[in-house]
Amino acid sequence: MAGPPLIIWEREVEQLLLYAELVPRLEDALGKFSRRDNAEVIQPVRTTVALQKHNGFLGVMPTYMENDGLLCAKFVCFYKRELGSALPATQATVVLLNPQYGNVEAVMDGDVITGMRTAAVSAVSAKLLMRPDAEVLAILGTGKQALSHYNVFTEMFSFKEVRVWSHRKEGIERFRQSVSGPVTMCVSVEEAVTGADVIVTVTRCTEPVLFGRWVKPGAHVAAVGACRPNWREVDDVLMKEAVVYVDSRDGAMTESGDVILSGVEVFAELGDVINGTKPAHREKTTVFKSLGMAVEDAVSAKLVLDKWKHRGK
Ligand SMILES: NC(=O)C1=CN([C@@H]2O[C@H](COP(=O)(O)OP(=O)(O)OC[C@H]3O[C@@H](n4cnc5c(N)ncnc54)[C@H](O)[C@@H]3O)[C@@H](O)[C@H]2O)C=CC1
Ligand SMILES: O=C(O)C1=NCCCC1
Repeated sequence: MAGPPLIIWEREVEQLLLYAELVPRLEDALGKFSRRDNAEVIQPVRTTVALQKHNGFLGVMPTYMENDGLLCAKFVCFYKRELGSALPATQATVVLLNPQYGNVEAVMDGDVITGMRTAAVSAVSAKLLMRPDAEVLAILGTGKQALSHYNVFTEMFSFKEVRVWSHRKEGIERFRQSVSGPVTMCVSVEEAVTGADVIVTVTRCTEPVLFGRWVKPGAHVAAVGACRPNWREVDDVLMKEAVVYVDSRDGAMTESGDVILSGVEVFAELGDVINGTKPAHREKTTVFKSLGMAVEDAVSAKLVLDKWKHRGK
């Protein structure tokens, strides 16, 4: 008889997860996902249940990675919050199961995992798709994802300037106080993105906030918000000008308003670039449309569990 599951919560996950260890595991998982080998990865498109009364959704994200012995599911609620609402945009829990017996081995806070793995995958997209001489990073939004993106992008790259925009002045001030490095505070999106080499969109908006006419040719955009088929974060001009990469083609064609409503063709998955089966068009304007994948949560949770088991040793 298996014992009760381990419960590993936010502070411990925060202490155990490091980008330097997470990034290579995520690259490996993205590559495996894109090979479409059932022994490596089974990951259906996330199931979403509308929480109509609360203007939100429950997303259920299972995956089985046979060769890695990983069976995992994340439960993530995400909401269309009122402008200025202090309630979180997402809340997540990750469950790791034993694939042979089916018992739950660990239940983990999923908020830190979601923040870190999403930002780390965006950083992988930038590593593969931004121009090698990139100097200016612009982040649109100042919430949880903005913070994790700032942390991993400044850890992995040496930008000369990081600009930040939020629709609220207090948001930018709070953000500036929570990061350890310098930021340029911008009063408009146009000011933040003009001339930027890399742009990260991490807002809760459901209408375009980033317009192609402001984006420098050859820039790389990691578009992280707008994860519903009728939500937008970037406009048609940008989507049509850019070479579009995604984490999962099926996910993007089901969930991304920016992909579906602009009618663009997805060029490749990030995993295809990692596997060397599709080129990285660094010289062109590129958009990486991120929706989030269960394999990212699974390898992150496994890393947390392994480190938890070996803590203090
Ligand atoms: N692609 C992925 O894997 C994931 C995507 N997300 C999405 O990323 C986005 C950001 O998530 P969090 O940072 O956790 O949210 P958050 O609530 O912590 O921050 C959201 C930011 O958007 C700003 N904002 C809110 N409404 C806005 C509007 N109408 N126009 C412009 N800015 C607005 C807020 O001021 C705040 O700066 C959400 O859309 C969320 O659903 C979250 C997790 C994973
Ligand atoms: O992958 C995730 O986790 C999420 N993706 C889209 C919206 C909220 C959480």
